[in-house]
Amino acid sequence: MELQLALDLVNIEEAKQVVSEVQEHIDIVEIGTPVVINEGLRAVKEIKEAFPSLTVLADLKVMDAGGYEVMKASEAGAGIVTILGATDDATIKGAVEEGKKQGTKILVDMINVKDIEQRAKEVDELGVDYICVHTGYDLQAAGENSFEQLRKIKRVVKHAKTAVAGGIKLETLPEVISAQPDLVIVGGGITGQEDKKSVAAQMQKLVKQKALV
Ligand SMILES: O=C(CO)[C@H](O)[C@H](O)COP(=O)(O)O
Repeated sequence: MELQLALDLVNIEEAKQVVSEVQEHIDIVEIGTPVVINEGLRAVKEIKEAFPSLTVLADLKVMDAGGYEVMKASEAGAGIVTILGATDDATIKGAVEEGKKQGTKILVDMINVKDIEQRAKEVDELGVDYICVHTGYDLQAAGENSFEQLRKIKRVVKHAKTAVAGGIKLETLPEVISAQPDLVIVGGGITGQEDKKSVAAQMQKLVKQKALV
């Protein structure tokens, strides 16, 4: 099980500062969608250059032109790129094909997919690397989370790794881990804390224990 730090509400310099504080406790650093919107793929490039041993995920949430977007993010240094599960199979196939050429993994974000079990089965057959259940900020504000969705996709996904994102905090991490995802994605649960390093270290410990129920 791996831990991914999501950086959403920072500029490039702030991102570097946060990553330097917690780098030894995370496996993957996500350049979040708002950062890419504000700073472009330069953010992916600069973080990869500054922290070459970390895998950088570009949270592009691709909805079209899968192959092209994966190519550009890979050139910037991304090791993982996100594609939306709600898009059509052609976009996901294009992303997977380009990902294979570039050595870049594809994470399908299932945000706002209605029949999550059915779509997870379909996406799994397209050869993606990760399938991620995700409660976005707007639904988090309405009190929702993705724990039940994670259990649902775990029942049907045969090939891809599973991931979970959306409002995960140190207190809720044990419940998340009990559903055994391969990847846990945490943004505000680390970046919103005073002592980010300590929280990331505690999360890493729980994630690496894995078998915790
Ligand atoms: O992709 C995102 C929002 O669309 C976030 O990166 C993801 O939800 C993780 O952040 P947080 O733990 O703060 O919810």
